[in-house]
This record gives sequence, C-alpha cells and structure tokens, in this order.
Amino acid sequence: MIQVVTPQHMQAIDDASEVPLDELIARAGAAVARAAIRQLGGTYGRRVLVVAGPGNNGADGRVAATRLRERGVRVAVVDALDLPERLPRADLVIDAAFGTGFRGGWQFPDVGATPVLAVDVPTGLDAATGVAGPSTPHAVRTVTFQAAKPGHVFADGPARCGDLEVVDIGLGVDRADALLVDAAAVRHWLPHRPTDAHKWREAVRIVAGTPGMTGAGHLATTAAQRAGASLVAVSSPGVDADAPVEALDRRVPGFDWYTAVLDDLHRFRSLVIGPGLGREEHTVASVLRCVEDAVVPMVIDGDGLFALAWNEAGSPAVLVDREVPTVLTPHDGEYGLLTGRRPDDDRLAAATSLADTTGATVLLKGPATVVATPGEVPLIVDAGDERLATAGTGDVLAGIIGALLARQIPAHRAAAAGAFVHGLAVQRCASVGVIAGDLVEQLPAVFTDLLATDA
Ligand SMILES: NC(=O)C1=CN([C@@H]2O[C@H](COP(=O)(O)OP(=O)(O)OC[C@H]3O[C@@H](n4cnc5c(N)ncnc54)[C@H](OP(=O)(O)O)[C@@H]3O)[C@@H](O)[C@H]2O)[C@@H](O)CC1
Ligand SMILES: Nc1ncnc2c1ncn2[C@@H]1O[C@H](COP(=O)(O)OP(=O)(O)O)[C@@H](O)[C@H]1O
Repeated sequence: MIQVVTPQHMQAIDDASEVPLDELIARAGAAVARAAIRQLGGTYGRRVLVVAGPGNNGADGRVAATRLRERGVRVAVVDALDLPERLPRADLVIDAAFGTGFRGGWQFPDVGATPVLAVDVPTGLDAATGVAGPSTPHAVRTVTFQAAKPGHVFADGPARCGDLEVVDIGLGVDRADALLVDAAAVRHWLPHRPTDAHKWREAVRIVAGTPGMTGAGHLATTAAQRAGASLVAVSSPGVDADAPVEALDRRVPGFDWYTAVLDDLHRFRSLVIGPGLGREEHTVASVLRCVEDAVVPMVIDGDGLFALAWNEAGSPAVLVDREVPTVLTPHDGEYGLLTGRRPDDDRLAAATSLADTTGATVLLKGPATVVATPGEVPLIVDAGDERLATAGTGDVLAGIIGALLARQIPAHRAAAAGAFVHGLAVQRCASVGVIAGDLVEQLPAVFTDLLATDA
C-alpha cells in the first residue's frame, strides 16, 4: 500500500533526515526529469518549459531542467516571480512554481492545451486537504516524493494531479499517517474457505428496510451473499422482507423487534443494521437495544446511525462498552448527526476523532473513503468513482462489510476491503445508468479477479 503522510509530518521527516537537502533536491529533480521524458515519449526535438519558484519546489524544477538538457531536451526555465509576457512554446510544462510552501495569491500562467507535469503538488493545491486554489493547473501527472500527501487523494486532488507517481528519495518514513488500499493488500486480507465449511460459518443477520422501503434490505442481503456470506437472514420490521429465494425472511414485528433479533443472534457471525429502517422513535429504541446487547460484530449504517445520534447520552456512550467490533458507515450528513458537525476538509482527522471517541471503526464515505479504528493506521480507499453516487449503493456497501466481518476479517480491514471491492464493482459497470443492484452482480467477478491476480 502507498504510504500517505501529511505535509507537516513530511517536513519533520525531512528535518530529521541525515541526507542533506541538496541531495534530496538532486534526487527529486532527477525523478521529475525521468517522468518528463516518459511523458514526452522521448527527448529528441522535444521542448520543455519549467516554471520555477523561489523555494525548494523551484529547486527541484531547476535540477530537472539541467537533467533534461543533458539528455538533449530543449529547456526554457522561467522565474515564477518574474514571468515573461509571452511564455516560450513547449511540448510539456513542468510546474515547479510552488509546492507545499505556497501561501496563495500567485496565479499559475495560462499554458493553453500544453500538458502540465507537476512537481510534488500542482501549484495552489493544498497538500493537506486537496482543496485547490483558483488557478491550480490540471496536471496530467504529478511526481511526489517518498509518500503521497492527503491532498493527492481528497477533494480536488485526484482531478488536479492526474496520474500520481510517488518516488523514493531515500527518506525513511517513521510511520505513515494513512495507507492507500490496493488490490494486493485486499487479496492478502481475504481468507480462504476451509474444506469443511458449512452454511452457518459465515452467516449474516440483517435488519434493514421498512414498509415501502424493503429494497434496502434486498440490496444489503444480496450484497452480503455475493460477498461471501454463507447464509443471510433478513428482517424488515413490520413487513415481509424482500428476500431473494436463497435468504431467510425472518418476519419481525414493527415494534420492539430487538427481542426477536437478539434471540438467536449468537448463531450469526455479524449483524448489519440500519439501511432504510426509518427514524421512528420505536425504531431508534430497538436499534439501541441491539447495539447494546448484540454479541456479534456489527455494521451500523443509514438510519441505524440516526438512532445512535438520537440517543440522549450520545453515540459514544452506547458504543464504548461494546466488546465486539462495530463498524459505523456515515456519509457527511450522518457524520454531522453523530458529532454535531460535518467533517471539515481534513477527512483523516474527522474519521479518526469519531473512531477515538466511540471506540468503533469509522468508515467515512466520500469520493475517497477513510477507514479509521483506534490503534490502527487509517486506510484510504479511492477505488470507486462518481457512478457510486446513486441511491442504494450504501446499502450494498453495508451488506458487503457484513459478509467480510462474518468471514472473520478484522473490522478495520473488513471495512476497507468492503469499500475497495465496492469501488472495483463500479469500475466494471456501464458508464451511465448504473444502479446499486448492478454492483451486486459484479461482486463475484470482482472477488474472482482479485484472487486470481498475482502480486
Ligand atoms: N521531503 C520532501 O517531500 C521533499 C520536498 N521537496 C520539495 O520542497 C518543496 C517545499 O519547498 P519549500 O518549503 O521551499 O516551499 P515552496 O512551495 O517551494 O515555496 C516556498 C517559497 O515560496 C515563497 N512563496 C510562497 N507562496 C508565495 C506567493 N504566493 N508569492 C510569492 N512567493 C511565495 C515562500 O516565501 P515566504 O512564504 O517564505 O515568504 C518561499 O520562499 C516541496 O513541495 C517539494 O517540491 C524536495 O526539494 C526535498 C524533499
Ligand atoms: N462522487 C463519488 N465518488 C465516489 N464514490 C462516491 C461518490 N459519492 C458517493 N460515493 C460512494 O457511494 C456510496 C453512497 O453511500 P450512501 O450515501 O450511504 O448511499 P445510500 O444511502 O443511498 O445507500 C458510498 O460508498 C460513497 O463512498
């Protein structure tokens, strides 16, 4: 997995390094030159314009210019603080104006359609949050050093950075602030089913859906099945669940259904509670009883999170005493309900603080999803895309995580692996018109491909 380090932490690593700054800049600049040649597809007859600022980012760019000249590239370097009226023509612009030391107020010049290669971060992109300034260029590629920064993966980062290349310049990273989840990690986390498996081994209990909203239970159930649950029992309180023929429809009353759910919960390996449950007071009461007394790992999603927030003592009070893992899956609105405040631009900190106060694993949804668990390095999943932003995809994610918990994957990894396969599923779907059920259909192939790949 790629390490993610905050700019502040990277500065401390830099300061503590025994490698002199000049040497780091030499290595960084050489890596930028190599990336530029790859981007240009060669050196002969190619022209490169380097926009170089007064700091170390500019120094990286000047070293790259020297290296490129040595390879026969025609290079012009312009001073970011003294730009000529007309920029020299070029096949590639290297943005070495400002990196992590940018403090706003400088405009990147208009380079038309010429592709931009950014050094460390495109100028104006906040490396801590990914929020772009008004003239931040859209780079085709960004070369960063030693570790990715949060700004590369959150907010405007992915769109402004283009392809991200992380280059080792010989700085030892003492600890990552987060890790970017990849296929190799998820493959490694997935357990093999033993030959003596039986249908109760990875059984998932789901409470989701209400009259008029039974689709939430259906989506969570089918997703759990397709993510490896060996048996799913689903209840939509007060109504027959919309259960596929392979699942058990456990009819429970509309009120005080917690007794029915808790009764034989010990037979299951996980409980998913909340999608489409509604926000009635009696529903809140039943959810809270389940959270307090459930003896198996839980995923609390959607209206289950509302129930936690509605509780007078606050969600931490209900959660901290749980002796088995809990995964909370809020989007920004649900995070706001739970904490009284929507997450700010520092999404790593937002997820981590909720995890710390509740003791739970928090999966903070978004274009890049963050998974935080007390005592664990946060995980970031950026496998999905905007096609996931349709009704019901969260229900699918909750079902997948429920299945992975039932497969005995620890909560931190189960949540991150769930978000990762959810993202891979949408990558296999059509470009337009994707609905949540499409993701479910892709899951067996996603798992098959993941397990088949060598790495
Ligand atoms: N470990 C690593 O990852 C390594 C990273 N490296 C590289 O170092 C980069 C960080 O370098 P850096 O700290 O020198 O900051 P950088 O962005 O070059 O600019 C600061 C200068 O610009 C000035 N300035 C700022 N804004 C301005 C404005 N609007 N208008 C005018 N001036 C402005 C600012 O002035 P001041 O604020 O001090 O007044 C200061 O002089 C990093 O992004 C990476 O490329 C490698 O070289 C080594 C290993
Ligand atoms: N723009 C986006 N890019 C990538 N993923 C997204 C985007 N918007 C939403 N998602 C993902 O889609 C899912 C939506 O979940 P949720 O909001 O709970 O949906 P619902 O409640 O309708 O089921 C989450 O996994 C989230 O991370």
